[in-house]
Amino acid sequence: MTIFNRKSAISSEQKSLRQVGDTVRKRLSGDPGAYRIPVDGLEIFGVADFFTWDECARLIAIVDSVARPSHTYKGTDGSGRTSYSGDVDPFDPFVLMLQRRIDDLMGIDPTFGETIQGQRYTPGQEFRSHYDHFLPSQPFWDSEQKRGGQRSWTAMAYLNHVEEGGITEFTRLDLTIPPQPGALLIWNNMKPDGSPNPNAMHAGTPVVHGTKYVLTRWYRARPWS
Ligand SMILES: O=C(O)CCC(=O)C(=O)O
Ligand SMILES: [Fe+2]
Repeated sequence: MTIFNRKSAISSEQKSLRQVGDTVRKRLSGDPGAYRIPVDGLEIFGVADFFTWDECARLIAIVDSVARPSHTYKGTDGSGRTSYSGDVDPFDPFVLMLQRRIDDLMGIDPTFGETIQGQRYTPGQEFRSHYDHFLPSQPFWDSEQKRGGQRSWTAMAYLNHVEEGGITEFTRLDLTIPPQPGALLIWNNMKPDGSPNPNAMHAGTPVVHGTKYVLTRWYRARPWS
């Protein structure tokens, strides 16, 4: 019985992840501002100048005000991420305005999105190779099932120029993306069929010179709480 329930829960979630995948793919493919990065085995898009210089400057100040030493995920593994991070205030009208812009670009119901997280890396800091999506072997898998389930798409904005290092690297693909101020990078952590995509593994390589600021919005299979 337990096995049956678990199986059926997973397959309905996969269906929902497939639908979210279809919606966003259709939406971005029809948007002349969204560029599909030509790489096999991962759905990934870039939008240049998604945020203005002024918006980036304001967002950097916001990240500075919320950034604390990162835990990879609720403190379960402190080894992966050495940057400082924090949730931005989801009720701040400026943040809400930008969040609506991201949600509208994606075409995902805003309730599926987690609170936007800001992140700051100084020299030597990095986010080692990881998945944004969850694995059934992780201790928080069951509790996350009740909070919107699996993560689908990631939308990540670069807020500034980094003098050296701090590139985003998709470690299983020959794909590296250097920070570009105001640009939004969007990828599907699932395959088009709604199952986890191993090719979505990525890292933020160590910053060598300068400081790197990013914002991340993760979306779920169902409304997040
Ligand atoms: O900083 C980066 O380039 C990657 C950040 C990241 O992987 C994340 O926020 O999930
Ligand atoms: Fe990530």
